[in-house]
Amino acid sequence: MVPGADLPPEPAAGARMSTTPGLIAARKVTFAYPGRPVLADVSLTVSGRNRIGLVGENGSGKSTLLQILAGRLEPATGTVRRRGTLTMVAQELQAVPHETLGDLLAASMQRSRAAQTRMEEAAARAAAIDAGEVDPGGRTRAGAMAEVADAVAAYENARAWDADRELDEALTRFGAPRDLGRPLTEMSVGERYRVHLACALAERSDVLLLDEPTNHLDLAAIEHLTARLEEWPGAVVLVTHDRQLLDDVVSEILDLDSTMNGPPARYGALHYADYRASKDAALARWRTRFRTEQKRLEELFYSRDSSYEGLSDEWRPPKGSNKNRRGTRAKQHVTAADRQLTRLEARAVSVPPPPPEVAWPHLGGEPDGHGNAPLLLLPGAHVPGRLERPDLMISLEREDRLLLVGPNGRGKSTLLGLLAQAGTAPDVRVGVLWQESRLEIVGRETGFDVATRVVLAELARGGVDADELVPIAATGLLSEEDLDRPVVDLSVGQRRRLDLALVLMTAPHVLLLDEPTNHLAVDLVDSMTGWLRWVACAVVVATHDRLMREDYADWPTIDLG
Ligand SMILES: Nc1ncnc2c1ncn2[C@@H]1O[C@H](COP(=O)(O)OP(=O)(O)OP(=O)(O)O)[C@@H](O)[C@H]1O
Repeated sequence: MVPGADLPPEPAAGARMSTTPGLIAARKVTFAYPGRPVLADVSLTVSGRNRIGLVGENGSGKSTLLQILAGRLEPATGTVRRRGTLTMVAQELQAVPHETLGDLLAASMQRSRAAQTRMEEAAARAAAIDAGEVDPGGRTRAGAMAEVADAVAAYENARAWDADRELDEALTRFGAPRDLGRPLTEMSVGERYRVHLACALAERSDVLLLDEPTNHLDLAAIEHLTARLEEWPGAVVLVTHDRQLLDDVVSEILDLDSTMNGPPARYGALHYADYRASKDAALARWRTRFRTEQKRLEELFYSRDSSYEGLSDEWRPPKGSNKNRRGTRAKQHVTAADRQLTRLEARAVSVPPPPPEVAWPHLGGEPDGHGNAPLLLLPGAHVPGRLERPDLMISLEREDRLLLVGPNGRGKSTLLGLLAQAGTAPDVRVGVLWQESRLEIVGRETGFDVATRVVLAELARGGVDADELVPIAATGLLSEEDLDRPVVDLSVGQRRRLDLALVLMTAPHVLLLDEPTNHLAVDLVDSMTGWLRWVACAVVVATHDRLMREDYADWPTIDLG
């Protein structure tokens, strides 16, 4: 990523593009959804073997920028130039009705098949010329051989000879479905994502744009993806909450969050920890500057008010006092107060307010009259066809911790489902963050509307007293402005934050979190990881997130592998 770097000249019309390196150059890109500015003046150049991580708060515009780079969205202002081949796997994938897995795989193999056909045809033409035939296109032998060389280079570049094996291996390693006749609409979100990701790797484009690629992968699959991205011959632009993936793969980070000076910040950090430290230091500086400025403003207001007070005192001097002196003093006060005001106005815009911090709630109350009984008790797990672990005995008390790990398909979510029902008394409140949202959104309901609906249902059920509720805006997971927007307009991560806020709102005694880091911004993941250590309720986390697992390596762990 080279800010402001000059691009090589565009290839002339009709020039061959198959062997040029992938390259995207976005200049001063601005974008807004109706009533919602998202990107302002963002510039980014992707070339060669760049490994760029895009990070930023949920809703900061990462997916939007990726779509613009891919040409799926047009910027309102600014330009995007693209060369070479490009593949993008979006965060949410819609399935076309009736499209089967076979259709998708065939489409993704099209480029390598075309490269093979082109090479075979070029070779056949050259052979015909060698055999003394007249070429119908009027090619000379040298021209035909040049075409062969180009076609072979394109074939090699796309590793077309290896595409089938590559696709097969990726499908296997990602645990993707293999039934070619199966419609994509009948697959789970995770299955569909894994298929698309496997296809993207097999396509071998010059530029790979990936939006949250690890969300639906287990540990073995993440390791395969990491290895493939490390050796990827082209460029990769990655939106991810997976801090270890950032650490392993990217060498540059573009953070779309606003900074004290306005524009997004670039970090050449080689390690996630370096980025974290730089950003935390920048945020701390921002907060300190803002506090100092606020204090100065207060002082200025105070002295301005004093000036005006002095002015009004002078304005009404006692009868018979010196009129000339009275006029001079009044003028001085007006001038001083005006000067203060000008300084105030100049300073008012100098330091924008820093982003708010999440206010994680203090959970961990006891259900009434519960005594010493555990909050949850699960003596053995038996769900035919999904989970057979009669040996498991899970008993959870206040402040207990439990980590669930194991490959996809081994029943982690099923076990969480059983735990959600395993409260030892009706007034044990169990809050569950499911891997995929189970919220049913009606029309253009806002976050506040949904929160009200959830609270009323809980109160009617008698599950929680009004004074125990955590006000949804107080968590800081979503701003009041975003809580007031239709949920359907929120970004995927903002919807995930809403899911989490709704869970916290009812002050659960037990928190069950299924892949809690998925879709969240890395800043929030870091802050949540710390909070889950100290919060006083019982916590169960099922996760493939490698850094989170490292952080909780001291927790009791159930491995379903
Ligand atoms: N169709 C839409 N209509 C209105 N606003 C939208 C629409 N799609 C996205 N937005 C808003 O644009 C902003 C940027 O969304 P985008 O999905 O690009 O963010 P993001 O950084 O990728 O978020 P996340 O980390 O949550 O995936 C968000 O505030 C979102 O609410």
